[in-house]
Amino acid sequence: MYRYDIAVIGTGYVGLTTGACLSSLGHRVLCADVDARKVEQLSRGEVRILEPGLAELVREGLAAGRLGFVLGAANAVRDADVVFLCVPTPMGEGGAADLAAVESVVEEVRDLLPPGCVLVNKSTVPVGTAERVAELIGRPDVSVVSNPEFLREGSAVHDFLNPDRIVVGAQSPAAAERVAALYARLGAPTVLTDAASAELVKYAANCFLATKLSYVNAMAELCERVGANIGDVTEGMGYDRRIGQAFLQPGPGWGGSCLPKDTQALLQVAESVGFDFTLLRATTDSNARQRERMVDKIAHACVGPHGSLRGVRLGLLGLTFKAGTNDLRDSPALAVATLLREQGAELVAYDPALSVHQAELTEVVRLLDEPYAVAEGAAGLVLLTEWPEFRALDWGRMANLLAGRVVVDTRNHLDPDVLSRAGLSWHGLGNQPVVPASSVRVPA
Ligand SMILES: NC(=O)c1ccc[n+]([C@@H]2O[C@H](COP(=O)([O-])OP(=O)(O)OC[C@H]3O[C@@H](n4cnc5c(N)ncnc54)[C@H](O)[C@@H]3O)[C@@H](O)[C@H]2O)c1
Ligand SMILES: O=c1ccn([C@@H]2O[C@H](COP(=O)(O)OP(=O)(O)O[C@H]3O[C@H](CO)[C@@H](O)[C@H](O)[C@H]3O)[C@@H](O)[C@H]2O)c(=O)[nH]1
Repeated sequence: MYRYDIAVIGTGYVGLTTGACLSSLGHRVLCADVDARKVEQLSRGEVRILEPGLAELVREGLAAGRLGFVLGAANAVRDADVVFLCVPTPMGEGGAADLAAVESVVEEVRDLLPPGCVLVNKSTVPVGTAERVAELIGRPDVSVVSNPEFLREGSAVHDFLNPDRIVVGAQSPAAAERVAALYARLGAPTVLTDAASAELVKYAANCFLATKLSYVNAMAELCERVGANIGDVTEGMGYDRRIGQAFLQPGPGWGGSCLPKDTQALLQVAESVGFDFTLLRATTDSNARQRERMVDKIAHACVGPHGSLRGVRLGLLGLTFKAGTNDLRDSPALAVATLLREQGAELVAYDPALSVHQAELTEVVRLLDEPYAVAEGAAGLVLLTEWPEFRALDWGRMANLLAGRVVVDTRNHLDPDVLSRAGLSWHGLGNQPVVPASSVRVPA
């Protein structure tokens, strides 16, 4: 296999994973970031994001001399055959993707790219960005390729090395094939297409996943009203291979650094061409309502239909946007906590991936360093993130510490029978509350 010299710009979830994995496949990779502290830490093999296997790959790459970190894109690209852009594309004004970081890197490296170099966009960007980047570069010898990334946080390395598919789009088929060749060893189905289609695949996939989740969350609400059980309904749906069992778990709303911004960005793309994407709008509206519905459910379970949350102490289990990550970006758990706080609840929380010193959270919750402390004196417990260790808690001990007898499980993650035996009532999603036989029935 030909060993490419690769530059990766941006060393976040996508860039660091791309750099470390490509180096593990035998390429020489130089990664750049604007964050000097991050570059220093990574150069010492210190990885601050929680991703299984990533720190090991970074250290292996550093030790083998196949992976390096430098400050600033300009210092990474001079010898590169292929340059990957992995910089943020956050939600900008009106919901559209903010391309400032992409454009600033392009400006920075435009005149430094070696002749014949391929510039690959891995960031999630709206249709037309490859064309715009090619114009900005203004060099016919440099090809621009769109190669969206589909990894999930918490399993980034696994997903990168075992992709369901590779999507590569470009005006020049030769440039697209050069990029596809980098992944040849992974043996994944590869879609070679034009740049606009490749760019749209990414949004189409994320927005479909978001729609699937909003549908499931709505179905869970319907289950509660008609007396059905969402677990059985989704299991029954999921055996249909056209639907599948994955991504059918109801929750407090979908979040994270991607689905919320990508749904908004696609709505903007649609609007810009005069297409009223009502289905996708319903998906995002339904997700906003889901967070409010969780607050109503929690209030109902903990203080009854007419009670106020003002001054009520609640213990929260989990704050990250899903289990397996320490990422808080657009976390539904944090959104629900914020709404509870706005209603005057006194919140304490435990999350295995967060440090009690996480300063950005102090306005909303007081972080404690173990789960039992969260139960102490609380009117109710609310599980917001599905960390496996919450299942293994000593629920008898939790029950003794709690002032109230209520657990609201917004992920259907806990075993209602275990809680029931501990004398706790369990309020899940898309089913009826499970109340211990001996206790007075709390309002449903
Ligand atoms: N996080 C995911 O799971 C995921 C998955 C697929 C695609 N994406 C997309 O990939 C892109 C990157 O996402 P991320 O989660 O890795 O972001 P991130 O915020 O974790 O990392 C981005 C990195 O880029 C650096 N950066 C910013 N401007 C720079 C510049 N001018 N030069 C060099 N470095 C710069 C930042 O300092 C940061 O380290 C986004 O478009 C995102 O939508 C993310
Ligand atoms: O059955 C499910 C599955 C997920 N979620 C929630 O949905 C959100 C997103 O989860 P997930 O997709 O696992 O997170 P990300 O790591 O943000 O990954 C998504 O966003 C990435 C960035 O674009 C894409 O690369 C991935 O393919 C896409 O799954 C989280 O709040 C989850 O808790 C549920 O509520 N129920």
